[in-house]
Amino acid sequence: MTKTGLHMMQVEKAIGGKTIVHPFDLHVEPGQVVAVCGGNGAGKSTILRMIVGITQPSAGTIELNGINLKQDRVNYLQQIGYMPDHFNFPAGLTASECMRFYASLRGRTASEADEALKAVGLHEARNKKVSVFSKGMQQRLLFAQAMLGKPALLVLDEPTNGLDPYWMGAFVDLVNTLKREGISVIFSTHQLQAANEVADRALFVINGTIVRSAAMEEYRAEYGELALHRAFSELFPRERQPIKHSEKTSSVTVTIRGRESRNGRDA
Ligand SMILES: Nc1ncnc2c1ncn2[C@@H]1O[C@H](COP(=O)(O)OP(=O)(O)OP(=O)(O)O)[C@@H](O)[C@H]1O
Repeated sequence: MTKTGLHMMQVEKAIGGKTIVHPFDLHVEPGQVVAVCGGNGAGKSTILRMIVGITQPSAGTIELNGINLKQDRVNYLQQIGYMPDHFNFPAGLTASECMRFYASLRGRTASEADEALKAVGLHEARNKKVSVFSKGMQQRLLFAQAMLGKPALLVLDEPTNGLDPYWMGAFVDLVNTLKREGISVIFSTHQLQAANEVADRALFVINGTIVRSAAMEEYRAEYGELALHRAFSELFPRERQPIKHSEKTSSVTVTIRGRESRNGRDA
C-alpha cells in the first residue's frame, strides 16, 4: 500500500564537515499542518529546503505519497508548492503577469492564477507592478504562487513575515481551508501566535536539532493557552546546553545526536 503524506527518515544535512541539521524523522499526514519553530540560524529553512529539493540531504530518505525525492524528483516536486523566505520577482511585471507566468510554468490555467490572486486579496492590485508592492503584499503573492494548482504539500518559509494583523488572520483562515481540502502544510515561523492558531503539530529546532516535536493538544495539555510561547521560553534557555535524550516527542521519532527516541523512550 502507498504511504500517504510526507515521510522523512533519518534526514540530515552537513556542510563542510559541520552538521547543520542533525538526523531526524518526520511524518506529515495529508491535511496536517506542521509549524517549524526556532530562533535565527536554528536550521528551519534548511529543513524546508531539503523537503523541496533545493538543498540535498547528506543522508536519509524523503518521500511524498510514496514518491521518493531522489529516485523520482520530477513527480515528487509536482506535488509541492513552495514559498521561499525571500524572492526577487521579475522586474517590471504586474502581479497578474507574474502569476500567469508561474501558472504557465506549472501547466496551470490563467483562471487558476486569477483565483489564487483573489484568495490572497490581490485581485484589486493585480495590474500593479510587483516592484511597488509592500513586503506584506509580496508575501501574499508568494503564497498565491505556492497554492497554484492545489499541490498535495505546501512548504512555506516564514509565510507570516510582514503580514499585518488582518492578513495574519486571513493566513490562518486560508491554511484552514487548504487543510479541509486534504492539503498538508509545513511552515517555519518566528511568530508563535500564528503557529498556536493553525498548527496541528509543532517542532522546535535548536542548533540544528529537533528538540521537541508534539501535537498541539500535547502542548496545550502541558502549557494551556499560548502553549507554544511557553514551550519556547522553556526550551530556548537550553540552547547552549547539551540536548538531553529524554526530550518528549509525540508520534514522531526524533534522533538526537545519532540515537533514536520514540515518544521520549529509546526505540
Ligand atoms: N549553504 C550554507 N553553507 C554554510 N552554512 C549554511 C548554509 N546554509 C545554511 N547554513 C547555516 O546553517 C544554519 C541554519 O541556517 P537556516 O537558514 O536553516 O536557519 P533558520 O532557522 O532558517 O534561520 P532564520 O530564522 O534566521 O531564517 C545557520 O548557521 C546557517 O549559517
